[in-house]
Amino acid sequence: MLKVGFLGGGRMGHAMAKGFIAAGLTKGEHIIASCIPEDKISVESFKSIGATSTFSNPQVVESSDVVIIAVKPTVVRTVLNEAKPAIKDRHLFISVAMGVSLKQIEQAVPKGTRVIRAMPNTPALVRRGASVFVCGSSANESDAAITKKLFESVGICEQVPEYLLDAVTGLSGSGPAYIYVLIEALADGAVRMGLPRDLAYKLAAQTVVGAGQMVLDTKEHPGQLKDNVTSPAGSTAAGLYWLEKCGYRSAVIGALEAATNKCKEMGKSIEQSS
Ligand SMILES: NC(=O)C1=CN([C@@H]2O[C@H](COP(=O)(O)OP(=O)(O)OC[C@H]3O[C@@H](n4cnc5c(N)ncnc54)[C@H](OP(=O)(O)O)[C@@H]3O)[C@@H](O)[C@H]2O)C=CC1
Ligand SMILES: O=C(O)[C@@H]1CCC=N1
Repeated sequence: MLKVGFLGGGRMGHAMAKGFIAAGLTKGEHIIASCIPEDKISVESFKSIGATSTFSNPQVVESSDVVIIAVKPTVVRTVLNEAKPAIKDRHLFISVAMGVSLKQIEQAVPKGTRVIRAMPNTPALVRRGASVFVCGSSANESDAAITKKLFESVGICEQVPEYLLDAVTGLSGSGPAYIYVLIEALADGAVRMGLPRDLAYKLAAQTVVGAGQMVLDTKEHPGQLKDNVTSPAGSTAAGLYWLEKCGYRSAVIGALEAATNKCKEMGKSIEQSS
């Protein structure tokens, strides 16, 4: 079974670990994550899935074949410096850190280390993730295949060129947060109109799931699917008019631009501090 280590056992690391176990790709006993000792939530989250947590980044590398870099972008270099003496030829490194380029990661590990940069999202926890990845200069076809297998076990996964990574981060990496705000707002509106809150969350969440599944399964244009819901002089047209009046589309488009730009800024600031 695959031995997977997480440098950084936070929220994204835990979501992937739990998803990989649920998919049967590995078991808790083959997973190890590094956590800050005071970070009891992270330690407990890995314990709850039968995995080991440690305070030592080199120990994570020593115990694993695939090492997932899941610390915040600003600590990637520090963590790799600590882990470097433990890196051997067998290791495949997969970084999920926002904005950190393949070049920046490859500079921090021994020459020839096989590195992949990926962008997953937290719904990997329930195996409904959306991920992309790009291979580094030493990664081979078998590394790409392992990465695809890992991420496809917890959702969909596409191989893309690296220049798309920041925009992907703005879309599917950050996207769950935009959708949670939408679900909250839908429920708040429904409660305002008299629905009990539990029912409102349930209906709002299932509506998001159902609409997304319609786009994936029917392959129809989202505009056509929208038209199919919108009866002449009906309630949906009234709701859509209000959304457009409040700048719904431009708010979403602007959010993607802001998130993408933040990734680019992060990459630049890491470059400048090296
Ligand atoms: N959350 C998400 O939806 C997504 C996140 N990502 C990427 O995943 C990475 C992690 O994000 P996320 O899980 O949200 O962040 P978290 O802060 O939840 O996780 C990072 C973890 O690393 C720990 N950590 C900090 N310093 C060290 C260290 N020196 N050695 C070992 N562990 C350390 C943190 O501990 P402490 O909290 O005590 O500092 C924390 O538990 C980021 O690079 C992010 O860009 C990518 C896609 C989606
Ligand atoms: O907010 C962040 O920086 C990370 C990257 C994508 C999702 N969460």
